[in-house]
Amino acid sequence: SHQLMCEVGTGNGGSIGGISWLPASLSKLLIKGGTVVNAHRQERGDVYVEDGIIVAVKPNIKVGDEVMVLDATGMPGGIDPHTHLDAEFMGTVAVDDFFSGQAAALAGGTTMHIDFVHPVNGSLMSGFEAYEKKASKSCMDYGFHMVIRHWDESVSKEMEIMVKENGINSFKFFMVYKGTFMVDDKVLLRGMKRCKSLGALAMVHAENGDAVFEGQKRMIELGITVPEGHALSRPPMLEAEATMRAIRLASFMNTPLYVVHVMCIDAMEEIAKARKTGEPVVSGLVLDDSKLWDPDFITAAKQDFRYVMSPPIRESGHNKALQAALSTGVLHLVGTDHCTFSSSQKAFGIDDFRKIPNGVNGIEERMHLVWDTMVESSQISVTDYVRITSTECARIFNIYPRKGAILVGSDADIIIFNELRNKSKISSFENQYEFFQGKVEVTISRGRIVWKDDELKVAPGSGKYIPMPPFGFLFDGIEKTDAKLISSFKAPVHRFKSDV
Ligand SMILES: NC(=O)NCCC(=O)O
Ligand SMILES: [Zn+2]
Repeated sequence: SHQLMCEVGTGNGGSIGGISWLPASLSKLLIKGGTVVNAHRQERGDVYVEDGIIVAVKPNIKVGDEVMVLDATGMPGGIDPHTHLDAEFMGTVAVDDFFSGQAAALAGGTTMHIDFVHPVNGSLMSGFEAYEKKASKSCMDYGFHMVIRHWDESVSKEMEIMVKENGINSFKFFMVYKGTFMVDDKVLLRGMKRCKSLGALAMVHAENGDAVFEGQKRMIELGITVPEGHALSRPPMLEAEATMRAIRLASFMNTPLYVVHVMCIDAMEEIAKARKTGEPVVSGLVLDDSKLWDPDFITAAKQDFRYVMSPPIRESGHNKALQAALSTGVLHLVGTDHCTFSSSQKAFGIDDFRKIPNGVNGIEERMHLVWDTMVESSQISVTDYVRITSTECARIFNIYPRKGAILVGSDADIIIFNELRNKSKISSFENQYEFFQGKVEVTISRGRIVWKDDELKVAPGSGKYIPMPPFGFLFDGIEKTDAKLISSFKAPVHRFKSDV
């Protein structure tokens, strides 16, 4: 059992929007008597933390009385690579903001997330500033990806500023949401080329937007306005087509590619062939579309809307295949795409599924769901669990080993995992709560105990922006393969003019 021996508090607590917190414990901290679990190995040992940084990892560390001591096994806090907090989307704004969403994350053992900044009036800088404002109430560390929605010289210039001055090393392209976010292949190619030159990772939401638009029209013409029309209008083949196209285009440009929310076997198999990076999300790993077809209207009306995200949650079988792909390393890390709407927002689509704001939850549940689905079922080891929930994300986005590891010099983002407690009332994963096998008992962020005894111990504003430098490991060797490609052209052929 894990004992909390003593605690030192600072400052005052408070409450915002029904979420209350106690002061964070800021002091020297020793986690002792347990196992230290990292992606590269687990070992018996203690972890000693000062000023938020891990200063020693070894057995039998001795400390004085002033040090807070936790008797426990620790692993790195989770990093969620894919969230949409306070996001403006489909004519409304997601209900979880940078405080409520992060509070949920900390309660679930996630200590950092990466959110998506959208440009404002075409300007990346204005978008960045708007998100700085949204994130000013943060209580957890966070980074930003940037969405590219159109192409011109100023976007190209601002991408450079984002990378060199604003700590962004990834740009996302939506291949769907025709009329709002969607970009065509021309923009995608130019964006990929620019990403490559800046050492930034190109990311795609891969669905064929023109075909989805047609699929939606077809449903409406058939009189299918109900939520299952959402899934029927955008089948796996459209996700697979866009995934394949993005992969081929990235290979043509010889630049890395990260495919967000891989939801079906067909798309996963494209990634398997191509050795690009694939991110499943907990909804796709754990759920299936059965709720979308519930014959009971009340259940349907309540549940369906909650299950509406894009790409859609697929029929049973896809989830198991995605789990298998994760366990064999075909897919690499798990996100959530946390993008939550209230029941009344979801009800915008009561007469037309196209108006249901797309998105599901997961930021609080991710660590537990992955534990239960992958570790408890013996599909992966505990070290693999750390890799796919934390370390791989830190490596891909080039903040390892500051984040994603319990190593000397790393930020002390550590969780103590035991059995689950959950308080959410609305969730896509509702039916599973009482069956969770694990629980995040204590969450430590930069050396502070921020979640313990079901209490949040952080104030808004205490979260830190984590800049992410360009040219992460996915860029290793690219110049060589570029040079090899160019030399393989055997062109231009040096011809001479023959005498006539
Ligand atoms: N996925 C989804 O349905 N909502 C969030 C926006 C996006 O990632 O496409
Ligand atoms: Zn998406």
